[in-house]
Amino acid sequence: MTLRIVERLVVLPTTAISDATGGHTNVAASIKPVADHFKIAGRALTVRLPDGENGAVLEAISQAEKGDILVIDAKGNTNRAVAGDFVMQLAQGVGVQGFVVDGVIRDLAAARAIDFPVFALGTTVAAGNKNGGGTVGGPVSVGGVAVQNGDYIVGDIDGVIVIPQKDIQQIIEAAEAKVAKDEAREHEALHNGEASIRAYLAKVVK
Ligand SMILES: O=C([O-])CC(=O)C(=O)O
Repeated sequence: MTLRIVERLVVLPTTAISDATGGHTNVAASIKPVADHFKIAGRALTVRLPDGENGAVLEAISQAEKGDILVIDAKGNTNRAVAGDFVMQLAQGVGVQGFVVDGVIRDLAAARAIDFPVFALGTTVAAGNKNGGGTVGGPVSVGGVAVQNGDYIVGDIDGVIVIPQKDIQQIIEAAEAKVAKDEAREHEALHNGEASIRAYLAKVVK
């Protein structure tokens, strides 16, 4: 079931999903992919970190199921990295699909080199502190959006969206319908160069 949902989600443009959700659960645009081609679709494994700490990220990696996306609430801290290349390789090695971070990472070049999809506020040179604390699997907030463990996450160059578990079927169907509608509109307006563009504009411009 989850696999089928993820297969349908991953081929949908995030823009169509946003149209389907009404945009209410779009993560703030300041959380961006660290490489343009990064695309994620899967279930959230939530992590909440005390300010400047990152120990709970390892706890989450140890609990993750294949395909999980770690959604890491670092409360927007930009001074301490929640992960660097070592932690990212641990995550990738056990099948974690990517990270969405309300905070920063370090070793950006390595994240790109290992092709591990990270969406974050940016980078820093400083490691996270290792004093412990934090929670895995509880409610978090990233980019102004509440996320429950197990919610669906999609992300690409246009942004990141949270889809509550209970809404997933309905949102996928609405987004698929929007894609079909967009394709029909594009065909109608663009299939015959200027002639079809003018015919389309004449129809929609009052
Ligand atoms: O250990 C850390 O906190 C971050 C780090 O440098 C790495 O993952 O390579």
